[in-house]
Amino acid sequence: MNIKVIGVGKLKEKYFKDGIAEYRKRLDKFAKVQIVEVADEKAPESLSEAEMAHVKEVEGERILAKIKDKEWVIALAIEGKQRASEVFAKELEDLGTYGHSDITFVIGGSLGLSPAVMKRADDTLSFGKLTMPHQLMRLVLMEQIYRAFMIQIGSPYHK
Ligand SMILES: C[S@@+](CC[C@H](N)C(=O)[O-])C[C@H]1O[C@@H](n2cnc3c(N)ncnc32)[C@H](O)[C@@H]1O
Repeated sequence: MNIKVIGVGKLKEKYFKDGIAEYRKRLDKFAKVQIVEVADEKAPESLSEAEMAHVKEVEGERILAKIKDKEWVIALAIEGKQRASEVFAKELEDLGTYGHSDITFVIGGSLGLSPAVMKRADDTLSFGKLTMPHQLMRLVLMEQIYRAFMIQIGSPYHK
């Protein structure tokens, strides 16, 4: 399985980088994982609705440029679909079984994902109503992908 995680902006903090590197290493046995960073659009503190939409649109175009037609896209969104880790694990397994071996997760920037990216998404994934910083979201997602593979093999990692 090929897993791509597209995020907006560069990871700055070492502790995020280290955490992601750890899960990437652990995932090596199960999937080829690629992390793709697209540039964030500078967004001053106070923006009008139209300016915010523009920022999301520009970032969205950068995200879409990194996605190939064959990829199954899962957009991370607060208002997206919540599921238990076990369900997520089964869905990932089923995707692989039924011909979707290129899975791409997309994480928005500080203002979220554009309508165009949401339209391209084949599915959504929500980690609940709490808003998480996009950098932390990347780490949490990596852990959940790793957990999904641990569930699939029946490892005691998942209790
Ligand atoms: C700081 S959040 C953006 C907040 C923005 N107001 C919104 O509603 O999307 C940055 C990105 O992290 C991801 N994210 C943050 N919290 C999330 C959650 N609870 N579930 C799923 N994705 C989340 C989403 O991809 C979001 O676009």
